[in-house]
Amino acid sequence: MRTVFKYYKSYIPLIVGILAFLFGQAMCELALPGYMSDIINNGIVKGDMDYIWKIGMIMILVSCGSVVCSIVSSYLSARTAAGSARKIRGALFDKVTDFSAAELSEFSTASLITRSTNDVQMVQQTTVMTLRLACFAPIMGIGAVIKALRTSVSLSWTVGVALAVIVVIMLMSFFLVLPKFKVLQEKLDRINLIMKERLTGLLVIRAFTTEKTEERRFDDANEELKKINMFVNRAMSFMMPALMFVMNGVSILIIWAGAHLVDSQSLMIGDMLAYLQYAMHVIMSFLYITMMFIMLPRAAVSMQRIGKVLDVEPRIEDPAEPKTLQQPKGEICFDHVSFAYPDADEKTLDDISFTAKPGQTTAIIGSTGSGKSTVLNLIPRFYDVTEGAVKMDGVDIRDITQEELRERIGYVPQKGVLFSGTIASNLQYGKEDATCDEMIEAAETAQAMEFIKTKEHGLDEEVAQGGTNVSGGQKQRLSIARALVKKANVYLFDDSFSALDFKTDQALRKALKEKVGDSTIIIVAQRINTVLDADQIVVMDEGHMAGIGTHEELMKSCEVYKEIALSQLSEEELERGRK
Ligand SMILES: Nc1ncnc2c1ncn2[C@@H]1O[C@H](COP(=O)(O)OP(=O)(O)OP(=O)(O)O)[C@@H](O)[C@H]1O
Repeated sequence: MRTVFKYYKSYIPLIVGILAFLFGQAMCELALPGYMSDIINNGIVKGDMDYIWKIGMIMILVSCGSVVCSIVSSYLSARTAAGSARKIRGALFDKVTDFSAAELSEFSTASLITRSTNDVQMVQQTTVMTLRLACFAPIMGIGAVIKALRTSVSLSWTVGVALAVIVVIMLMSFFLVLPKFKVLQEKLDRINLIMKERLTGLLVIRAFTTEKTEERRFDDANEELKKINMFVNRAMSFMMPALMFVMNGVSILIIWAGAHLVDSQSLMIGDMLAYLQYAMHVIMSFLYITMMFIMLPRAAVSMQRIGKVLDVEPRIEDPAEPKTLQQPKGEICFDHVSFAYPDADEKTLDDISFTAKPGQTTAIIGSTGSGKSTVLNLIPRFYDVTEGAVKMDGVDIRDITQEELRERIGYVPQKGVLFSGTIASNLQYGKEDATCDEMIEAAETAQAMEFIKTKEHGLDEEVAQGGTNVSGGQKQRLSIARALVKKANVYLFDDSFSALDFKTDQALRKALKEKVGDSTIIIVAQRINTVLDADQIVVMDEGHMAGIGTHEELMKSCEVYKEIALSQLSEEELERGRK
């Protein structure tokens, strides 16, 4: 919670301003019943028109003052709430962008979206309400009590009765509804989760004709959300009429008791009406305060959910005194590296040691789940090693900043990810100021130019959200081009050629050798064809290194490699492939 409050610090001067205007508004509103009492007692009863005009004009001026104060304080409250909400949303976005894969897996994507939108919205609404009502109500309430007591002490029991009844109603709603608010936000998370899964997996759902099952899954969650919403709304809708009943009841009570006092000439009629208004102010203030007691816990739930994200300390941090790479070349060395995923019982990688040199291609091959992608993910520090060290040019990558490290790396993920925009804007993710020539060169190397040329707008062709309007192979080629635009020292290809046909795969590797041959290239692959020409091949088997060497060396010395090779190609094909 404290984490969220700090985003209000810069709004303290505005909040002081809001309090000043609210005080002005309360003073104006509290003055009005007094003037009304004067008009009745000294003007209407005595038939003094001049007096009525004079006090009437003062009342108009005081009312205008109240309106001005109310408008200014509302404007300032809205500004404070919207501004702080913008800051909180920004902080959430920045925080989540800094999350490593380990922290991302702690929260579901759907929950992170609900927290950044719905929860922030809740906090924003409550901020406005708190600034307007929670600050206004005590000033108004205390002022009205003082004025009411000054007007008539003998009627004060009526307000006492009303307040007691209101407290009972509010407490009942409080304990009934409050626990439901937390559940409400959780159900909203669930709805978002199902909705997101459904939308991203729409084609699979259709292909497996599981629309009905999915609809049922969504309906169940939707029904649960409806039930809680209905419960909360029902409790709330009972509360308002009950409170109106109390207010009307107390008005009758005051008029009834006041009439007796007026009859016995111990109270003037104007004072009775003024008292009625003060009593309404007291009750309304009390209502506002109790309403805040219901709203605040709900906002507190949202604040806690936001705070939980903001309080996460990223596991991957920059060193306090970072080293810099002098003349970086991009040599990557795995020095007895072991790694276990957070919360996993067993190691995924065990004692991995190899060096990938600049100017050479290092391929990593192995069966699915053997740990190839995990090896690759340790290089840009998506995860940190559990034992041993990964070094770049002899420096432990944990001793340099993540920015400097990632600056040197061109990474192509297993699943081609594109962002909505144009082909050019996607390539510029690699280098913000990449020129048209640089983009074309990278696209040519990635064998993407031939299909870009077929597009009506070439590099300016629109890419839909998630790259749904390009094929899997085209997406992979654009992802490769994006990495190449960067002109990095190290290129990491995580099974990035799998969607390419053999001819394109071969042409791409040849172009890579020519264009970025000086860099360190590390390729994770499933296909033996992709790794045949590599300068060294690391063979992974259930998290261990089963062998390292060239294709020829491994065919002689590594059973696991030989098995993979022969399962994909015959001996003659392997021979031919080499030539
Ligand atoms: N985020 C994660 N949390 C926990 N375990 C994981 C995570 N990612 C992968 N693993 C596990 O680590 C092991 C190695 O996974 P990895 O993705 O590195 O294999 P891979 O050789 O690249 O497989 P593939 O060729 O199918 O992509 C697998 O058993 C996998 O279940």
